[in-house]
Amino acid sequence: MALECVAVLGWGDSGSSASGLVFNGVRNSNRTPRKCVCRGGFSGLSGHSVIKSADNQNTGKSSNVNDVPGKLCKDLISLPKPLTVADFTVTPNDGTKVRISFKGLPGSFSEDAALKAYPKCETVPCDEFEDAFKAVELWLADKAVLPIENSSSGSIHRNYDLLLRHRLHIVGEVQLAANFCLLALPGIKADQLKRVLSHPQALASSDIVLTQLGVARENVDDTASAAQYVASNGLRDAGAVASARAAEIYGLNILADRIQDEPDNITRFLVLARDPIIPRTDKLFKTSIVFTLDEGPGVLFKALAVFALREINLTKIESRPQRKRPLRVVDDSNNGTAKYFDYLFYIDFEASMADPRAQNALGHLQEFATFLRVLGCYPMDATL
Ligand SMILES: O=C(O)C(=O)Cc1ccccc1
Repeated sequence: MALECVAVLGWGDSGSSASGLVFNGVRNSNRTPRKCVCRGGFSGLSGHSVIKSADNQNTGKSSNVNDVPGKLCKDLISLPKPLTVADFTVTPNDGTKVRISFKGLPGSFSEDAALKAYPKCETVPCDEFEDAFKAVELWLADKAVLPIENSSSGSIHRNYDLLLRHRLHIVGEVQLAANFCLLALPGIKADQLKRVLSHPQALASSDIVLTQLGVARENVDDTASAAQYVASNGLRDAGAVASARAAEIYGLNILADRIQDEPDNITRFLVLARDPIIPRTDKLFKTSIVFTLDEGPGVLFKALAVFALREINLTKIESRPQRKRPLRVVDDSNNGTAKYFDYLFYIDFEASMADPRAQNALGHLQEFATFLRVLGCYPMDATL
């Protein structure tokens, strides 16, 4: 099935021009949307997902003049209808028909985040973060929802690295207050548990309750995998820290609710898509960028000043070593040769790219940054 490029307004993702707009998008040339069959399955702890893609077969009953030789086809109702403006309207905000990939099994907090952003979406469970990126790139999903930072354990570095390696755009963010529950098989009491399984972050965030119980902790890929493992293996001595939704899906009982040490354990997720969204100024937007700088005193200070000078608030700064160029050799004739780590800087700031202040700040940064890419400009999530 051929795909052709058409105009959809957005930025170039090369970051070569902070204010330069490019046209980029994809439309299906024969009007038949490519059909993807996405099935979420799982087995054991690893949570295997099955994502299958198949070209759409035209299964609808179609008129065919060859069926009735020599006669005109009278079955006009089944003829394809011309496209109208209604065919081009954007998907409703509740996410009807939108497919969202995420890492984990059904019932995981990442799936909760996807459902918070798009309540009626179809979720596409994936084994790994990278699979969730690829599912969007391969048109098996429309968007991916991935955790990027947590209020108690900090940044999820893997996803910062994947954001750079892949070419998806950040089109939204979701803040989720995770409510950790202690789950076990029906009929099992908390004092019968010898071990508790969960995602490392959920176990660390529930330290007080788990210490009181005196149980061993076992890390698994995601909270829902823990619930699924306890349930499918009929483990009577093991519990899981997971969501109330996971309890329902896997048929477990909730022994204790809200077992997190901090009452508010917030995880911030990013929504990624193949195309950027058009930035606006009528509501609060955030912009995420990544850049590199030359070595030298005060270079980071200078980079941050481009925002401070324009009264643009920064909400996040993260640095990651450049994997492909980990060490920079600086030859100083007086002091010999020094080797430094080379860093990528990720910054989120509170301004829309439609705001001239943001355009000027990035134009300014581009004058001395050795690399600059806009990862996305998206509405801020102010809800919890
Ligand atoms: O394991 C899950 O359910 C996830 O989605 C990852 C996670 C774990 C704990 C808090 C938020 C997200």
